Amino acid sequence: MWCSHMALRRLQRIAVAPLNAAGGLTSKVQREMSTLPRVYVTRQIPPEGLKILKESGQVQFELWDSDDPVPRKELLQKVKGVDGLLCVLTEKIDAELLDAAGPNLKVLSTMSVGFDHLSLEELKKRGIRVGYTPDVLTDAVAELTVALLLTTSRRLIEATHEAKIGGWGTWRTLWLCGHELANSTVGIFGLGRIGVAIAERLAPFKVKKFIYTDMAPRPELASAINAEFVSFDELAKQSDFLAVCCALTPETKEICNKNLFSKMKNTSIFINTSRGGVVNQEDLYEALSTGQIAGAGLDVTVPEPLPTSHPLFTLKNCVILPHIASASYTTRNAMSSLAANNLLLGLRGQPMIKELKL
Ligand SMILES: O=C(O)C(=O)CO
Repeated sequence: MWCSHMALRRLQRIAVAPLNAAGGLTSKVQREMSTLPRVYVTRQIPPEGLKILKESGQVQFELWDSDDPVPRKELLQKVKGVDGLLCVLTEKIDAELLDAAGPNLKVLSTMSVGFDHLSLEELKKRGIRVGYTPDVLTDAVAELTVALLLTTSRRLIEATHEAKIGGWGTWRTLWLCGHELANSTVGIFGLGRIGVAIAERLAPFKVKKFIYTDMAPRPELASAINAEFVSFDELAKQSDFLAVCCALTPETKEICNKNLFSKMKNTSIFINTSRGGVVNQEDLYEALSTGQIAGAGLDVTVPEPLPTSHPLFTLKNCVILPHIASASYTTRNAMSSLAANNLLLGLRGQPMIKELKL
């Protein structure tokens, strides 16, 4: 199915391809284009990735040209017969979708580091290769996590609100007091690149100790931040700030529940920038509303968007962001470029820059 190097060079010139008398592409060029692999892109992606796809001359692609998700019914139609699919994290890639796509589908590229929206088993069964976008978003996510942690622990949302609504009276000794990082113990649940990057950024705030837990100790990563491996229970008990950085898997689903919260200090701050599914939100509400823990900062929830009527929105000690950890222009463009390049490499049968081992 893949075209020769010569054909490829010709196709890369399609932008300046000869036009027929009616101003359309000549039938030769049309024929060449129709032999190119077909790709469906499920969302408007940032310009750098789009440019790579357009200028590659290697694929004919259709794009769901919207900032909102493609309706499922439409998606099931659009993927019929495609060779490649570029998706974002809101698309559930499961057996139904893969069946709808059919046997041509060889490559899936997701513009995300998380892959809990993909049924890896179904992809593996069908021999579909999968690209994803780790590393390029580490800095942006770590930065936002620190911002969310400070916003939550120093009660910035409450403070700006009070200032705006006239709640700012005289300077008061304990008004709007929060918790500081200096001399604290910071716990990381799930130590990967992002956890390390968060700790690196927090260290200059004079954190006393970093601790972490994971499936197993990760000495190379931990040594970079001088973090001690502890049990899940110890993580809960010792952390003044607990940052969740793990992937959502069957093992981590709702692992942050009353068992965890009941062991935490009532001065502790809980931060989640991974996936909402790792938290039992009813238990978190209980822990926050009864003062079991001091506060929570969430960039991710279940569902997304979280309905405005959700009880968590009623709590002053819960800061909720709309899943923006990776939302910087640089990072989102880097994610879209990487997703586009993964897709093109996969379709050429070459190793992707970042490929999931299935
Ligand atoms: O890439 C991901 O998995 C995200 O959650 C985007 O921030």
